[in-house]
Amino acid sequence: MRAAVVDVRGLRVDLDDRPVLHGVDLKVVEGEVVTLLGANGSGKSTLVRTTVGLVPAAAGEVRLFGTPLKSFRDWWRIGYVPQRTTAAAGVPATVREVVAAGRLARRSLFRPARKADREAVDHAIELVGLADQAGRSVANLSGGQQQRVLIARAAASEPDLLVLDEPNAGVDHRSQEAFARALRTFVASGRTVLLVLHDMGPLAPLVDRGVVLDSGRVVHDGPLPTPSMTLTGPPDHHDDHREDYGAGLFG
Ligand SMILES: Nc1ncnc2c1ncn2[C@@H]1O[C@H](COP(=O)(O)OP(=O)(O)OP(=O)(O)O)[C@@H](O)[C@H]1O
Repeated sequence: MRAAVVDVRGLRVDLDDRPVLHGVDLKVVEGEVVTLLGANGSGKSTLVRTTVGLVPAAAGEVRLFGTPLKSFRDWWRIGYVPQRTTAAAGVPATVREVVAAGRLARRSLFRPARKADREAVDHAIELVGLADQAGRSVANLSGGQQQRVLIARAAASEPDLLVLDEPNAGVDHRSQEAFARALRTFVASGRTVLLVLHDMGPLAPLVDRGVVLDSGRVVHDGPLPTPSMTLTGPPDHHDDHREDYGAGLFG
């Protein structure tokens, strides 16, 4: 049996004293690609943010690679790309500099970069199809290319688990295709991916399992759900994101 990389049990999270996740279970084993789906505000980002230790749990347990979150130290094993961030943030850094920053988790700050570090950075940039842009300032790239820079930064530490929150949101089709190729290479080496998606796009063939959240609860965990399963909420629950999802996966 493959080892659990992410093991979340009975997770409750409160934000602003309001329960946002109510007893969520989520298991992702080595080599799996699992996607979190669900309507806007159903708790997907909160679940990934709690899983990587950015949001405290009110109850329940999170284990990463078999270790309880509070004792977990091997953060280089996890590459996390948050939702809707920009790589530019007013800093005129080049693609290579931003990606190299992701390598710091692998080495101490004051040890000079070694050949292996430089190669890992080159490899991560190639992985996302930006080798010809490596010397450019990220501020001059498109939103989709900036998103790929952040994915390369997460990949530069050669993590065993990639956690991506809506990597394709607002990203042009070409960048989505480049990202799908990068992800295929990443999973071909037996590594694990947990990602939040609204629109499967070119990623659908890579995904092993879908977990659907509704109002902070898991309502489906298994093969990618059919449109009827994702659209069965009460009429007043129907919203744009559900339509996005159905259209992206089956349109
Ligand atoms: N910092 C916060 N403080 C208070 N409430 C929050 C905070 N962040 C999120 N929430 C609330 O928690 C609930 C879940 O939000 P979350 O962002 O996890 O959902 P989501 O499924 O990722 O949504 P989206 O698809 O819009 O990204 C929502 O009701 C949201 O309003």
